[in-house]
Amino acid sequence: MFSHNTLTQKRILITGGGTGLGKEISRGLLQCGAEVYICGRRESVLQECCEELSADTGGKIHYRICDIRDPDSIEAMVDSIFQEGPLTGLINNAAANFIAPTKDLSPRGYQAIRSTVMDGSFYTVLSVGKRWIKQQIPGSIVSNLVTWVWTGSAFVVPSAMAKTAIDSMTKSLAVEWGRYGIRVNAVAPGPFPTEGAWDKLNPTGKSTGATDSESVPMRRYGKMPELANLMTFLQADGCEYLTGQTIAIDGGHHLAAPSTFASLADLNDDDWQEIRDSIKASAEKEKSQRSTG
Ligand SMILES: CCCCCCC/C=C/C(=O)SCCNC(=O)CCNC(=O)[C@H](O)C(C)(C)COP(=O)(O)OP(=O)(O)OC[C@H]1O[C@@H](n2cnc3c(N)ncnc32)[C@H](O)[C@@H]1OP(=O)(O)O
Ligand SMILES: NC(=O)C1=CN([C@@H]2O[C@H](COP(=O)(O)OP(=O)(O)OC[C@H]3O[C@@H](n4cnc5c(N)ncnc54)[C@H](OP(=O)(O)O)[C@@H]3O)[C@@H](O)[C@H]2O)C=CC1
Repeated sequence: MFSHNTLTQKRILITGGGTGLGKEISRGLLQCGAEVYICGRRESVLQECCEELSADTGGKIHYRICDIRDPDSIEAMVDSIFQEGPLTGLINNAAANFIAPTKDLSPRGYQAIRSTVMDGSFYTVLSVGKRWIKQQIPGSIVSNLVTWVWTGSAFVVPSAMAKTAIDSMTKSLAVEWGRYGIRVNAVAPGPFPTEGAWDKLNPTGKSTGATDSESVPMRRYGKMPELANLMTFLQADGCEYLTGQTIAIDGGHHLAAPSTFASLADLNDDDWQEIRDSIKASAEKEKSQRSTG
């Protein structure tokens, strides 16, 4: 979809880039010529990821150990990266989540998710953005959200709340930082199975629904290169006027709500003939009772 030099000269930080979607997004950016920084809390995971992706792509990838729940840890990471040269892009991807009845959540459980998703994303944006503004450098911020920013979701309430807060940050900062040439966008993926997410959202195989590909109109999960391509587009030059947007990439999943007729896609021609005949019979009966028209 893109040439190998679409992202040459780009230097992009992907939080949580050592696993899952972050790792596959890193792969896609490296294939297009970007220099990539990833971060997380597990050095062995980050090291292995860098070794694998640099061998697979021949690209330049580095890691930093960082806990994004801690603003000082973020500041130290961003400072050390800028000492090697300014970033051109940031992808807020690190997150925490688990399914649980909301009534059973402790304050620490809520805080674990909120402080990672909402505070961690905000502090990283602040740390990178203030350097861009000071050094008069344009940049592209993209946050990895979820379609719950439009629908909400039961049983993952802290995650839905925190992602929605970052959706609001996206719109707000696009306006505030537009004059500095800083674009602020987000993507909202549907289900893209990863070990990290499925262990927390479908731990026993019983929690279908959001993690079920049959409820996606395209009848399949997302493919990693599809998401990586969208991220590449949002980090590349050429559409700088695009800002303040959250773009769904979910095969139409969140639009196929039970409150719509999405499930009628399973009916066959005979079912539709039966429906048509039934509606026609009802209309004929009404017509026969009309006193006018
Ligand atoms: C439509 C699309 C479908 C798919 C959509 C997918 C959308 C989003 C997906 C994701 O974001 S997936 C990301 C998954 N990856 C991670 O979560 C990685 C990071 N995770 C973690 O660090 C841990 O899993 C953690 C539990 C979130 C936090 O770990 P930490 O070590 O900080 O905390 P703990 O001390 O273990 O626990 C803190 C607190 O939380 C309570 N808790 C933990 N698990 C549960 C649970 N399952 N149910 C209820 N409460 C839980 C735990 O008991 C602690 O509270 P206290 O007991 O101390 O009060
Ligand atoms: N998979 C899916 O279907 C969907 C995923 N998403 C979003 O995509 C993103 C990636 O999810 P996915 O790849 O599935 O899950 P993973 O669990 O694989 O990724 C989460 C990453 O975040 C890192 N992380 C978590 N907490 C912290 C922290 N405090 N500081 C630094 N890094 C941290 C983890 O590394 P470590 O533990 O080493 O710190 C890990 O690499 C998330 O934002 C998620 O909400 C959105 C919609 C659908």
